Amino acid sequence: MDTTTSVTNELRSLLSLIVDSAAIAQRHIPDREKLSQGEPIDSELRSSIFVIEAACAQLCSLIARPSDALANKFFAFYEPACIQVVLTNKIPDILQEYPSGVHISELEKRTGVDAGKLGRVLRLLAAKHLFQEVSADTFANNYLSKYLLSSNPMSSFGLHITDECFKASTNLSDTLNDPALTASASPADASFVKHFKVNGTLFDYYAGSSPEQVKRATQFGVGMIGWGDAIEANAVINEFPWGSLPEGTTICDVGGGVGNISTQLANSYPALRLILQDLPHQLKIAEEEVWPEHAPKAIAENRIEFIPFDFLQEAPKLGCDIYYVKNILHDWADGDCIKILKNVKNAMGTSSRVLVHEFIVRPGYRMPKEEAKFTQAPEPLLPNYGEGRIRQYTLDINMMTMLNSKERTLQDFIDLGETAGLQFVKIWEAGEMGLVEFVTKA
Ligand SMILES: C[S@@+](CC[C@H](N)C(=O)[O-])C[C@H]1O[C@@H](n2cnc3c(N)ncnc32)[C@H](O)[C@@H]1O
Repeated sequence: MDTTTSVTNELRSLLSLIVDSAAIAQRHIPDREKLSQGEPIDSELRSSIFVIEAACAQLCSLIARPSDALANKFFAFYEPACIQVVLTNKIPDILQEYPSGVHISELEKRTGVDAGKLGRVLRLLAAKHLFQEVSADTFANNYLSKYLLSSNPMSSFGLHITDECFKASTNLSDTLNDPALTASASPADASFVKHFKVNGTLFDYYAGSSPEQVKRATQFGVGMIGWGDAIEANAVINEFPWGSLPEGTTICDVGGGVGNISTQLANSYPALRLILQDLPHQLKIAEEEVWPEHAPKAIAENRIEFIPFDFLQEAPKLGCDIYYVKNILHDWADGDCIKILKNVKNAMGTSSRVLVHEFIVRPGYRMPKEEAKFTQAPEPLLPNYGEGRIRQYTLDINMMTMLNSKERTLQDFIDLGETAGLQFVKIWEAGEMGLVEFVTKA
């Protein structure tokens, strides 16, 4: 096939994917408000969004002039730079007071930022569909920017990413090219540490007491709620068959923090018995504040136990039916992950299962359907959905930048499990993340 025919065919196929997926998205337009409230999303709609984002990006890269496409990629960093300006000055909150728009002179009065410069920042963002420019030098919120009010955890997440993560990323190339640092897996050698000249790691920095450290640690903590919403971490509540587990099934939430997921499990599935395990300071907040507010019935009915522990040093509670390990392994280098998994294995009975809940980084090449253990995008899209599911790769690079840790492929998880004495069973897809199921090796 000559190049003209193959490009024409690809273009036609992409357009038809966009048209078909847009028809699905159109049926869900009445649910649009729900999408901005963090409610679980219909899986048909989710797939159509993945396809539209992937196909539009692929279409643009197919037809744009290479120099245009490349210049846009080089300059992409100005978008987060401008977002940091508007979030720092709570511009979405101010715009919310003026539904038909506010002049930049008023924004200068309220923030102290030069009106002309702030207007240019807002104009760039409006051109990227964040805010709208309603008349001369007059701006208003739109569907997206309304989601950035300072009361929304997404605003904290935006500040975390556009502040310390963005600044740390400017050091990534230097860190990777430094022979003394390039192969290090130590969090104390991460680009973040080098950029901010921190003594220790990101988490040592957040534990510090200067006003800037406290502000950034708070943004990070609250921002994680926004991130969980962005990647639909709670899709696991509806998309794993918890409801068909026998009455009294015990679920140990290993390193479960304050119980973000286990409170939801307790509320949705009263037949389950939950055990929350984490470091003592997290469990104190869980037991005294979070569970009494978010899952009081589980406490009253004695369906939750709080057991402090150190997952690097000791096993969790013995003989639970399921050990649920969410967003733990991506914080740690392979050696520590193996220690954590071995400790879990030491607690397991013969019928116990482990569910590792993480992004599962997908390869960019297409596999024969019978070999791929997860859904691949329809052709001619990249099999990993490219831009449609780009967050798995951006988070991976973010973990590298901030902690020298990583997101992992399915094979990485299988290998870690194998070394820890666990046998891979299957992968469950849940939203953008996946659950890797293991049992103990015979
Ligand atoms: C990224 S958070 C994930 C929390 C929770 N699984 C979730 O996804 O919401 C990592 C958790 O690991 C816990 N953690 C870190 N080091 C630990 C250790 N040595 N023993 C037990 N928990 C630890 C932290 O306190 C934190 O709650």
